[in-house]
Amino acid sequence: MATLVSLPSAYLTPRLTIDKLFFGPLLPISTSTKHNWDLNKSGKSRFCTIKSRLTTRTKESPSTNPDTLLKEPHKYFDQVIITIRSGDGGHGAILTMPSQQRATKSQGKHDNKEKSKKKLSYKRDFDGSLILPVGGHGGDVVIYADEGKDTLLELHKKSRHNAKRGGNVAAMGVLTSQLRDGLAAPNLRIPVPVGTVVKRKRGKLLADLKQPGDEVLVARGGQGGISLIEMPEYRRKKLMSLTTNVMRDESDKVLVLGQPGEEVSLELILRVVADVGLIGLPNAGKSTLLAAITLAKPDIADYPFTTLMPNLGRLDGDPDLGPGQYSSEATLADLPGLIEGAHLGKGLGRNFLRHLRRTRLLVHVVDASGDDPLNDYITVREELRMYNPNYLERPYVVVLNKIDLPKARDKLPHLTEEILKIGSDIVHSELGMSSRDEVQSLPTEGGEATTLSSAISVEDKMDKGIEDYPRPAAIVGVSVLKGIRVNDMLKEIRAALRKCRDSNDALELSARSRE
Ligand SMILES: Nc1nc2c(ncn2[C@@H]2O[C@H](COP(=O)(O)OP(=O)(O)OP(=O)(O)O)[C@@H](O)[C@H]2O)c(=O)[nH]1
Repeated sequence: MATLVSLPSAYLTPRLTIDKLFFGPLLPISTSTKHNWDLNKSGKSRFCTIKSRLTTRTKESPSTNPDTLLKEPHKYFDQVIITIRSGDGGHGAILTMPSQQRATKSQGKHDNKEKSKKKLSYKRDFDGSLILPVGGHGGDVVIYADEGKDTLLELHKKSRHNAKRGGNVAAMGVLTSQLRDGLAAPNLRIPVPVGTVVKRKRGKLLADLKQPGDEVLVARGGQGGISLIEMPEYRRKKLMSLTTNVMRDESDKVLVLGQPGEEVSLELILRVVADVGLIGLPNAGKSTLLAAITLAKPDIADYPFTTLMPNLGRLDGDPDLGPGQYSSEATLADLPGLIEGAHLGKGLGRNFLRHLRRTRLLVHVVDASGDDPLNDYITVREELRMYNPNYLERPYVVVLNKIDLPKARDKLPHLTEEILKIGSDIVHSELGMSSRDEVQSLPTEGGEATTLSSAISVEDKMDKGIEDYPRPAAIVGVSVLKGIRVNDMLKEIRAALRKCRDSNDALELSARSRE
């Protein structure tokens, strides 16, 4: 009688195998609930409960608590640890040749003719050997950059992702010409925001998904098992000349099992990709500015820290450029307000400061109607210096906001003069590292990126004061709320952006010529 391979119980309950791998000895054993799975038909410890799985999951990822996520999304939106598992391969089958049964039942010429006809209908390789069906490939896991995603919050809600397993070879134990390979499982594709860095948890960098559609294969699905033909020993030799997939002894049965998928823990870090970063103290008017010049609809209110997560907006091309205006389009990121001590974790802390990394230009918004706007300006520059002095090298435009208020208007000339006094005439590249280098550098374990050159220079730069860094590319007084001088501000931002692009192009050219 034909037999399907008798698999170890772990393989007959593949989900259970996964659970064993995931949770190992942490699984509490219980016989008290309805949701029991039989672990081992012959073993003594038989049951594991669904409840126990949930308990373990909570321990693994505390941030999945929906209440915490709702209350403090800004702490979780840009970083998450997930566990992914690619699908196991489907199993092959152990088959017998139909002739084996028939040979014992019937003899004679007529039967032999039928046998040879059947033989001809099997799938064969170019060398004439039989092709036997294989188990389906387990699903791969792919992470890709999706423009429709803004944050990593969703992944906190679901931190485990399992691809499906490949289908088994559906065989009744006898080789027939109708046998098909097991179905390959679909790939599991996980969308993340553009700008997500994918790393192994506490390990190496796998990918930096900077462009929409960028993707990385993070776990390959298991291969399907092969099928084997089982034969009485006296007939084995003859069949072996026909096909290599002949079972020699019991140990060959493992070849029929699909390979298990890979399980990997990954750390995903979002680094906002924007040309321009808006910085300033809380309430300076950053979100209002973003709403005034782009279609973005950020929350605006007269209390500090209305902005908890970066908001992105798209600045249209400069109409003065005519058909070439598209080259002057830019993305703006409105970042949460900085306060004194932010680099030490005060206010919303330092985490979101890393979102400046991929900007080319900073727009520093100052509330000119404040009691001491010059001091406010210096505070933010100091915070940047303490966090990462490389940010002070980046070209920037100062926007003195709220000039619709007389208090601000009166201060404007003196304030502009004072700000211009702070800073040197040194050009960015002379400081040892271009902004472009920094944009391209990749994060290390600790979060912030370091390249050899920056690691050396950052320490030196820390000793310098903000007056040693470049002056602003421009200072403009505006009221973004009332639309006063907004066009002048746009002109300055675009001019500064153009300069950044030109210098980056020049850098690229000189790098290429050195190659
Ligand atoms: N009078 C006047 N008020 C303004 C102007 N721009 C912004 N405001 C007001 O200032 C307050 C703060 O504005 P936001 O745009 O939320 O400030 P923000 O810098 O994004 O604040 P955070 O989100 O806390 O970082 C709001 O009440 C705005 O209406 C302006 O040009 N003139």
